[in-house]
Amino acid sequence: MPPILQRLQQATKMSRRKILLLVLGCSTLSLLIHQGAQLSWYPKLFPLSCPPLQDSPPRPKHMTVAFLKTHKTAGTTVQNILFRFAERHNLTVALPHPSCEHQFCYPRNFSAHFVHPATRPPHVLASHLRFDRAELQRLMPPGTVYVTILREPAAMFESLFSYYNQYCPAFRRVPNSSLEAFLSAPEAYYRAGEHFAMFAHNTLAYDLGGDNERSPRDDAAYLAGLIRQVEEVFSLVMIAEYFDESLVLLRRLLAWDLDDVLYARLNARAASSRLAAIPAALARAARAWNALDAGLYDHFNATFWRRVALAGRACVEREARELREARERLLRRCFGDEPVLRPAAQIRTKQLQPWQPSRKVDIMGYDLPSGRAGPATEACLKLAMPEVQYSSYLLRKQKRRGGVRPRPEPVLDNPPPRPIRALPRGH
Ligand SMILES: Nc1ncnc2c1ncn2[C@@H]1O[C@H](COP(=O)(O)OS(=O)(=O)O)[C@@H](OP(=O)(O)O)[C@H]1O
Repeated sequence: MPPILQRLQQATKMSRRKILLLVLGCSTLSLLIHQGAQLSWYPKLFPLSCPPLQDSPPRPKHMTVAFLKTHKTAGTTVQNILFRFAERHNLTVALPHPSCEHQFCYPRNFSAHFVHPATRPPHVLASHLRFDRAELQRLMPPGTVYVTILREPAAMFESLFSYYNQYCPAFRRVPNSSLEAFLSAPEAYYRAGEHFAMFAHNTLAYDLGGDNERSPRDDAAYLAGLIRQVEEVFSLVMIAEYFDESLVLLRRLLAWDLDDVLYARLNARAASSRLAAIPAALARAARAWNALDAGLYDHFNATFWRRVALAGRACVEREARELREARERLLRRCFGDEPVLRPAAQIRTKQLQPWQPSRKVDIMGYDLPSGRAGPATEACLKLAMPEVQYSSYLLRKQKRRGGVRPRPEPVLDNPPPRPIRALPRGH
């Protein structure tokens, strides 16, 4: 034993074993202190890039956002978040000219001419359109942040097949409205170029401005090019399956508060209108038929998780949990102790009745408890307001703001909802 340790042993009357343990403990502690920055478990558990919410850097909130609302991807819920944010901050929302209905003349390529003049120049845009980079950049102010959302293609296709069953000719030709029948021989039912064909084939690629008839099997370079174009423009591609995590990334990107991204789930089908689970073979067939969408989804799902890792996974999960808790509190405050999604027939508040695409599909919504009035009610009403009513309300409000009668817009006397899309029933 070295003399210094012998002296220590005499002075403290410690056993040789205890002294060795003490030395070992001291050297481990010293190693941790000096090497701490290089130890990989510490930063992973407590990522330095993710300070607690109240310590977020005081960056001003970003006010100009263009959200490409893709179809059947939870886009209505994101749109509602953006509409409410715009109202709270007195921002202008680009809205379609009434001749385009509640979307920017989809499925035509977007043109700035589709935007109602009373809603220009806009800060926020969030209604359905087919993406056209140059036209959007002509409309939106410089510095606009572009965001979109994708959904797993098999789940998305099942939703499209059900929702647009009466409108999309390719779906209407299928006996017994059978998704299995369609996916077992899609070419037998599908005609490229006919009206609303894009709802039956690579809808994501179409909405993003791509050519939905291209196949990555024959032309891998086309998919790579489309991905590159999306990456050049969109600062964030959200993923519907990880909706709360997506909102955490969104609010961080825009320097918004967590409260700014609280939401009620909108445009959801009833359990009776959907497949409880998509069998694996059906999911494979849906992905094979929509191979371009599958390629887009797989790429952006991977980049999404890289973004989450960069922000610090534990941090994103913590914020997502806080968001879920705050959201549950808000839903209870607005819609009663047990807030439930209900079919339109059970919703008494006209402004909250969602549009129904056909008698075969039930789209659910929330209702306000009876006897509610006051400013909190208005906030709750907006939280659950379907796209059609909210777009009409905002258009009337913004027309008034720029026009002759600048009085507050009554939110509780909207006209009855009109169909959400300009879908000719006879087709
Ligand atoms: N928060 C959240 N998380 C996950 N999924 C959600 C969320 N909000 C809505 N949804 C589901 O999104 C589907 C509706 O999508 P959209 O609103 O984009 O449809 S539309 O194109 O505007 O008609 C619809 O899917 P289906 O029910 O499968 O049809 C909704 O249930």
